[in-house]
Amino acid sequence: MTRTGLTDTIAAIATAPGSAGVGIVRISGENAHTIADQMFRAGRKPSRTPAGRFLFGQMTDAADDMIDEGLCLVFHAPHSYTAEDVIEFQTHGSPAVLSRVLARALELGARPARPGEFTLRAYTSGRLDLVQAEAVLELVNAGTETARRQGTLGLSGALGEQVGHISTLVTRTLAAIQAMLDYPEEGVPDEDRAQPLAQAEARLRHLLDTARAGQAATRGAKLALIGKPNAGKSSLLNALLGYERSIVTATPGTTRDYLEAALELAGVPVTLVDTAGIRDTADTIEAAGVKQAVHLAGNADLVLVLEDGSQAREALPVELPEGASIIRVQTKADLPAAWTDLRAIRVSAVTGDGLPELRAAIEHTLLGDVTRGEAWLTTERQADAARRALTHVQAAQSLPDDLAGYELEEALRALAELTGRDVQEDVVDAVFSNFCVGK
Ligand SMILES: Nc1nc2c(c(=O)[nH]1)N(C=O)[C@@H](CNc1ccc(C(=O)N[C@@H](CCC(=O)O)C(=O)O)cc1)CN2
Ligand SMILES: Nc1nc2c(ncn2[C@@H]2O[C@H](COP(=O)(O)OP(=O)(O)OP(=O)(O)O)[C@@H](O)[C@H]2O)c(=O)[nH]1
Ligand SMILES: [Mg+2]
Repeated sequence: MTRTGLTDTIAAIATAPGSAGVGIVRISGENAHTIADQMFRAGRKPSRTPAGRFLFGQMTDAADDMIDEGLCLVFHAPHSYTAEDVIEFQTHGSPAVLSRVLARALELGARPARPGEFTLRAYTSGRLDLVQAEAVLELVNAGTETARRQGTLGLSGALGEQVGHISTLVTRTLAAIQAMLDYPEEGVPDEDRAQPLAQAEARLRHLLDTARAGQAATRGAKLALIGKPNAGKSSLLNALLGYERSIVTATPGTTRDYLEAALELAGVPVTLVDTAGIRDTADTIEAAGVKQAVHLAGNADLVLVLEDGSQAREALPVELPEGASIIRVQTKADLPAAWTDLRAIRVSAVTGDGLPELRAAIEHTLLGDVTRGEAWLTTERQADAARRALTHVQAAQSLPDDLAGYELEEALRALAELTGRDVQEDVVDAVFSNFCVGK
């Protein structure tokens, strides 16, 4: 790689700001070992320590006074996180100690690492692909169990493998088409072209489903409860939460302002939004609440449309946002039903009947046919590349051979971008700019 400044030696505090039991200063690059030799006093020199060993000793300053007592881990290129020579000082974890140890390394010629620069070096050296680097970021930031699991799956290379399968299918078709163009008299059986492409398309579609799930899992999802006054929205919100968050009364128009509550469903952080019952009203306060409810439905990832199952059905006096994901809920299932609609899930907030079915439907809408054990696309960058690959694969299927070949080459390029094998420098910079210093 010809990126500037990649062989110089970088240093940073790798542990979180603040006090902790232990803190780590990490140094990577060609001078890492000589810097360590000058600032670590122990039985032997770090540069002469075999791979996989650590030394116990003292970090020292320019006057050879002790800064702290601690451990020095020695990694030899290419067997390290960055694939360069790496030194780690594990110190007592106070900001005072860590900043002095870092300052000493800088004094001896290291420069401060930029955000994500250690992982950038792992990527540049080929030890990690871009998807794996993004997975490292996910693991560092993982706030939920799902995010953690997806981080490990991404890091394991499972996603890269999936993308590799798709590339193979496209490459195989491209080869068949090229043979056809070169030796038209031989002819290429149609299934050599159509089948792999159909498979590639199906796999890409599935990957894009995982992207939706991934986004839901990392960003969370907003779920609005909408319906006429007294439909049972606040009661259902409370039933889903398992505690009394929202006020419930027999008076229609009880909920006026909207109200949010957090809940985790299938590993997805969900924000439930209770809203004012929608009806035409002369009350200005209530009317404002109704307007807000319609607006909230438009911004939600999923809208639960509630209708009182014990009362005659009546259309809502507003249009629901087009294209929004909707689940229809027939409430008050413990009372005699006044109507039937097979598309609606019957639920009782009083007895809890239908709640498991409703939860399952919500999970299915949020996650699709995606399973939790498979690797998902977890960033918008990945999803964008997969979307472009899909567009080209689709286009190729309805074009004559010479033009189809061009589309397939474009598809392969998009797939290579996905894993980071063929990617613009600004895209790489954008990925690593999200990291913290020391990672
Ligand atoms: N102290 C410490 N803990 C850490 C890290 C670290 O850099 N330092 N990591 C980082 O952020 C993560 C672990 N990731 C790592 C990945 C590869 C190598 C490494 O040295 N790989 C070599 C040698 C492997 C071996 O000896 O078997 C290699 O791949 O060749 C180190 C850490 C999490 N925990
Ligand atoms: N039997 C029965 N009654 C219910 C059920 N859910 C709600 N109710 C009753 O229906 C009435 C209205 O319930 P809410 O949950 O306040 O309805 P809402 O849709 O939030 O109403 P607004 O806030 O006025 O828009 C209350 O008297 C509830 O006790 C249910 O599952 N079964
Ligand atoms: Mg209410």
